[in-house]
Amino acid sequence: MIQLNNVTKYYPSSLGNQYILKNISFSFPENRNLAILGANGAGKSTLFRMLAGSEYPNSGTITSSGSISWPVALATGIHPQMTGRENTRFIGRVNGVLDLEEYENKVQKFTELKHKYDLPVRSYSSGMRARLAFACCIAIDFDIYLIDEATSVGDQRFKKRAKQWLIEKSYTSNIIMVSHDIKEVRQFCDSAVTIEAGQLKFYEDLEEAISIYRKL
Ligand SMILES: Nc1ncnc2c1ncn2[C@@H]1O[C@H](COP(=O)(O)OP(=O)(O)OP(=O)(O)O)[C@@H](O)[C@H]1O
Repeated sequence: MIQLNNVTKYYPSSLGNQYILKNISFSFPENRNLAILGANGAGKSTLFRMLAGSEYPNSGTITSSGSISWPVALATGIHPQMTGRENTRFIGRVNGVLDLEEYENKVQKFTELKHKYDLPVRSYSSGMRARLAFACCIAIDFDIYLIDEATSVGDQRFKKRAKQWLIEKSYTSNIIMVSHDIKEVRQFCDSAVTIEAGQLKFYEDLEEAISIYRKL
């Protein structure tokens, strides 16, 4: 379970501190595939970055009893001088993967890089790089997958496969998703958390949350 404990998050600006969350305590319910919904500028991406650990609250803490992926489409952290295989092995080690050989093979298969898997990433196209980063993420069994750009990875064919893999993951693990694409949200999520005026609210019924979101 992800727990926000007295979390305050703001960005300083010439207009004064712009608060996203002010002293919020909130439990993300377990065993749900959650959409984070809210109007433009409500703070969805900021909340998402805090869940991913790439940004910190100004005060308070965020804890989780399960493992959380990095955002599945995030391609930073791939080293250009290393091969696809070497990058995979490194990411596997950092994330405590026990059977590195099995993990490497899985990633190679997912990416369809074939022999290029053993070439330095600097020689890859941006789509190939994105496929590698995506495969490195979903080949690890996380408890929760963070999805913000599910359909942005690689070419049309890979996008379709990536989506299918993520839908399959949503049956065995859980996902937290930020997207304005309601069709996509419906494909992945069963419940939602709305963010509005610095408050978080859980909706068990996704459709109820969507109708609130549309009014925001
Ligand atoms: N790095 C930053 N520095 C300053 N202000 C920021 C920063 N990132 C976000 N903000 C501000 O914080 C608020 C929330 O931004 P955020 O991107 O989290 O909203 P969002 O709900 O994801 O919006 P959208 O639906 O438009 O993507 C906005 O007012 C934005 O201008």
